[in-house]
Amino acid sequence: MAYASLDNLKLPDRPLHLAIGMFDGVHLGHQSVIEAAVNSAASRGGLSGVLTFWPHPSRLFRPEGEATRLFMPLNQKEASLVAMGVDCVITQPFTPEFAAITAEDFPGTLKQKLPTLTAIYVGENFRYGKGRKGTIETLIKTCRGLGLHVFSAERLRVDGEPISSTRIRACLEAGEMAQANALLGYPYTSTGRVIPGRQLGRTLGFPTLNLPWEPELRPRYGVYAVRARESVSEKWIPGVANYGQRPTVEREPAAPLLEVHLLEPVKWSAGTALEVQWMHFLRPEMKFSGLDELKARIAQDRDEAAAYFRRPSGG
Ligand SMILES: Cc1cc2nc3c(=O)[nH]c(=O)nc-3n(C[C@H](O)[C@H](O)[C@H](O)COP(=O)(O)O)c2cc1C
Ligand SMILES: Nc1ncnc2c1ncn2[C@@H]1O[C@H](COP(=O)(O)OP(=O)(O)OP(=O)(O)O)[C@@H](O)[C@H]1O
Repeated sequence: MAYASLDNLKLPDRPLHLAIGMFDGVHLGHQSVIEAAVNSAASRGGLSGVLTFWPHPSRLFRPEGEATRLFMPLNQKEASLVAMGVDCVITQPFTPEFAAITAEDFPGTLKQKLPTLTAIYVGENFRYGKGRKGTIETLIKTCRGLGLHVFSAERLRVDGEPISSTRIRACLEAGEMAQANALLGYPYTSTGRVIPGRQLGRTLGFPTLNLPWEPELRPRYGVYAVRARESVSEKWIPGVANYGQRPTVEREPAAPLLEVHLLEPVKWSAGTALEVQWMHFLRPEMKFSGLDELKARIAQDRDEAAAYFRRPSGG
C-alpha cells in the first residue's frame, strides 16, 4: 500500500513498526533499517511501514539549483520498498508546516496521526525536527514518554567510510558505477517504457531500445555495460548502452536517453516495459565527426561490453 500523506490514513489495526528517512536509493544502510522494521513486524504480528518525504527537505531551505538532487524517482523508491516486504509506504509532502514541527513535538505528532504506532526504526545518524535539532538520544527520550520503542541501526560502512546517498551521488556523477553498485547493494537500475527512436541505429547496424531516463541527479553521460529484461520476465540479457544527449546526431541539446543495444536478439520494441541494470562504465559520451566514426566506436564498445560479461565476475 502506498499513501500520499500522513493525514487521513486508515491503516489496518495492527501495531505499526515504522522506519523513517529519505531513503534515496534504498542503499545497504537504508536496507538494514528497513529490514529491522519488516522483520520485527513479521515476528510480532504487526504492520511494517516506511515514512519518507518528497521533495528533499533541502528544496525548502537552499536556493534554487543548490538543493539535493535525488537519484531515485519516487515511484521506483516505493516499488523497491514494497519489494522488500514493507506493508505500507507513506510519502509525506515536505511542506513548510511539516518542517516547522520541533524535535520535541515530532514523535507526539506521529503518534497522533498514526495511533497504532509502536516502534520507530532509524539509523544512528538520524536527525529530525525543526532545524534538524533532534538526535537519536532525544528521540529515545521523547519516545519513552509516549510508550514507543526506538530501534537505532549501526551506521554501515564500506571501505571504512559510511554508506550514504551523498556518497552514491558522487559515484554516479563520476561514472563510478561499480562502486555505486557496491554501496547500493544491487545494480543501479532504470525502469520505464521503450519509446520509438529515429531508426538511425538500425541503419548504423546497432538497433537500440530507447528509454527516457531523467532522475533529478543523472549518472555521468557515457557508455555502460548493462543488462536488461522485460519487467515481467526473469531473464537478463547483456547489452551495451549509451546514456546522454547524442551530440553526434542531435543539433540541439536533447533530452537524455538511455539507448540500449542488446548483445542477443530480442523481440522487444516501443511500448515494452524495460528494466535496465547499469553494471560498468566503459567511456564518456563523445561527439564524433561523422557516422562512420561513431559506428566504429560502437562496435568497439559492444566488444568491450561482451568481454565484461565474459569475465568470471561479470554479469
Ligand atoms: C554503445 C553506444 C554508444 C554510443 N555512443 C555515442 C557517443 O559517444 N556519442 C553520440 O553522439 N552518440 C552515441 N550513441 C548514440 C547514437 O548516436 C544513437 O544510438 C544513434 O543515433 C541511433 O539513434 P536512434 O535510436 O534514434 O535510431 C551511442 C549508441 C550506442 C548504442
Ligand atoms: N550507512 C547507514 N547505516 C545505517 N543506517 C543508515 C545509514 N545511512 C542512513 N541510515 C539511516 O537511514 C535513514 C534514512 O537516511 P537518509 O536517507 O537521510 O540517509 P543518507 O543515506 O545518509 O542520506 P544523505 O547522504 O542524503 O544525507 C535514517 O534513519 C538514517 O539514519
